[in-house]
Amino acid sequence: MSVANVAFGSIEQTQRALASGALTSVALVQEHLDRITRWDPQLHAFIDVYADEALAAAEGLDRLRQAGTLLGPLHGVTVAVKDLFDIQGKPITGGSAALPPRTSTLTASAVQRLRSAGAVVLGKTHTVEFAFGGWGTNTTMGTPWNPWDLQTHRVPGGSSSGSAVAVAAGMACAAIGTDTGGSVRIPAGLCGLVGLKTTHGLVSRHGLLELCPTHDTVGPLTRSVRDCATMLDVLAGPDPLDPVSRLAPTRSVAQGLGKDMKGLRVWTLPWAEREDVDAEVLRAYDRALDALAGLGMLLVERPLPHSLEHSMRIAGSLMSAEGYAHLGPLFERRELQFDPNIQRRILLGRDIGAAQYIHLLRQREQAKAAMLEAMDGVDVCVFPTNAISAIPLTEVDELATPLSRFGRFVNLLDLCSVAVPAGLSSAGMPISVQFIGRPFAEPTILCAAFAFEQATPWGQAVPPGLA
Ligand SMILES: NC(=O)CC[C@H](N)C(=O)O
Repeated sequence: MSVANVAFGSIEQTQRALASGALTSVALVQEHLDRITRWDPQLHAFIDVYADEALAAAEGLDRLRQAGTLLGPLHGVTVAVKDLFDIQGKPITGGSAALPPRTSTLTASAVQRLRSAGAVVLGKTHTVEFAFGGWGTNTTMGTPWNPWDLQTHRVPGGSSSGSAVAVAAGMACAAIGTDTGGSVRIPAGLCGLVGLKTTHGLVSRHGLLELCPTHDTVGPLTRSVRDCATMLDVLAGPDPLDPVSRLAPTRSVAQGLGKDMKGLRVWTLPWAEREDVDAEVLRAYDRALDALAGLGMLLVERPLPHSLEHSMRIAGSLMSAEGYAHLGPLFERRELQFDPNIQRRILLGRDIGAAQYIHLLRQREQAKAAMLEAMDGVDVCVFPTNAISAIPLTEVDELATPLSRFGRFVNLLDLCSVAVPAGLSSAGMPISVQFIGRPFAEPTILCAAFAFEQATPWGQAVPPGLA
């Protein structure tokens, strides 16, 4: 493995290099730490780096490997963790500068699972304040740079902004984030990565700062679909500490990849929903559909039972209502310094009363049932991930939510979805499509996404200037 390949290696490639003895975990960790030192002052992905602990863990993992013991599929690889997860003994901010950080007294189950599978946690990554936003902006803690443009500060997408930037810039092998209305898929899409929104309850949320508990999910950001499946195999599973934890698929998703996808029925974006989608995104999307047809998949177009706009509104209100329920008392303290955009979104929840909230939940149940019925006869939906590619920070309109358009409805309808690279814009910014499936259809969407990734060149792309 060359040096650039070490930094940008997939988990799969890294495991091969570690197994052959061409690479040690200590060398891998050192390489990522060096790159964090070199690039993070500009890119601003990490809020905290655990250099000494990571090196010590890597040393131990190398020794275990030499003795013939492997903890799991992540043995010796590096991961970054969104600063929304507790890690015992570490400060946690949730992307908020309003109060001094508290020190976590427990470790989130997801982080525990990564460690048990052999992962080395490099550090915590920046997030939108309490994860309530899709641009990736944070006026009090700073906004990470999208690594695909080193000249102009472009949005990374959010809210798992730092997690995406860390992986995309070759500063970690993989990362975890949370997706309540697109927050894993949006930054994965804007930064050229694979990002998975898991079915609610599939991955434990114990030890996670919540935003909207009926919609919050945990998911990986990776360089490849196979890595994503590997991370899912590690993360998924029932957890008595998460009350909504549900049964995971019993077989390995990673081992199921590579099936022939001929005949898979793909629901494509209805014409009515193409409005306001960037022309370059649509061109890449149509090319992606051609590639799927070339793989023998069957494209079907049908109207959505409810418009994406309808889902956006319900999901947005639920996020504000549930966010206000537990964050309201904090955000009402006007003497504290919040990101004003997040404060506005949270305080919208103050005026949503119990009757309206219950009505929203009912509308959600109706929309879920209608979507499942409408999916009869199709296996997956393939839609764009983001309506636009990454724009300069100076052009952001915080009142507009183009990045939530294709994000939120998936959470509202309790589906699962994986975002996969699908092209580059004329400015060289990544474009992405998402494969959406029924609840717990992760094996199906990842198989379809894997076939697409293998048939197209986009998964290989690395930000120029960073290699
Ligand atoms: N945490 C999230 O997923 C929220 C971000 C999302 N784009 C929204 O505001 O709808």
